[in-house]
Amino acid sequence: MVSINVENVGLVYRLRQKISLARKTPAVQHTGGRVSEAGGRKTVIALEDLSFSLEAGDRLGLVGSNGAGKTTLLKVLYGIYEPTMGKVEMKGRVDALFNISLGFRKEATGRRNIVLRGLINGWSLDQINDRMDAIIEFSELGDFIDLPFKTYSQGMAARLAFSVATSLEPEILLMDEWIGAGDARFQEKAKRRMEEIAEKAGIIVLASHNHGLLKRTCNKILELDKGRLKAFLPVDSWEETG
Ligand SMILES: Nc1ncnc2c1ncn2[C@@H]1O[C@H](COP(=O)(O)OP(=O)(O)OP(=O)(O)O)[C@@H](O)[C@H]1O
Repeated sequence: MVSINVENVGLVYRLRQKISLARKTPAVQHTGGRVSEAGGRKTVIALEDLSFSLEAGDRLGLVGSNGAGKTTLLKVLYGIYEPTMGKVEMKGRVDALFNISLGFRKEATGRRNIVLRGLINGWSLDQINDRMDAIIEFSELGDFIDLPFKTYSQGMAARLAFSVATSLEPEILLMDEWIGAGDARFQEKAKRRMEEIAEKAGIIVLASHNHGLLKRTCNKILELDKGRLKAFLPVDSWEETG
């Protein structure tokens, strides 16, 4: 059974430079984690004592101001960073969409990029060809599918990235803000596809500043404030207070 369990997780970025923090910044800090200095080294506490769990069917919206720790948390869940403290248990096949153009060849066509992404994900050429038409249809890129990726607008790139990633039948899908790059109609389609993934006993975690998108797409909200958990609640309760 697919699940995510995060227990007392902390993540500290240790910087190489030795910079003095002797002078206090006068302005009130609304963004970022907490900067501190230990042994002459600067560190940023990006996540602190974070605990929550998700089960099959959950679509979690991650919110918080700039630098609150959303991307860091996604990277910890994906296994890019080991938590400095606590533990993360992920049960299920994890796919991530952090950056639209990540893994796409700029000079290759959309169609060729679908093949390359499929191969990277371990599909056979037959499996890729079987899914090709459905992926292209979902992306609605039409004739652009045979033009180089570099000719795509941000939203078009987002459409292709989303169509491919969600066709990989992920059990856990981690996504950063960029999904908002799609237009309203595509977002509606994307929402339905995310519901389908969640209905097939999957989990989706989506970080965004677009509260409308999260309210339409998610069933739970986790709010971070300077790396700490501020709220973890059903989206309906957040709609009342958020
Ligand atoms: N590679 C890094 N080295 C040092 N500090 C980092 C690094 N990446 C992020 N941080 C710091 O960690 C904290 C959390 O950053 P993160 O990118 O997770 O925030 P976020 O909530 O995704 O922000 P945004 O909404 O602006 O995308 C910030 O204080 C940021 O400065």
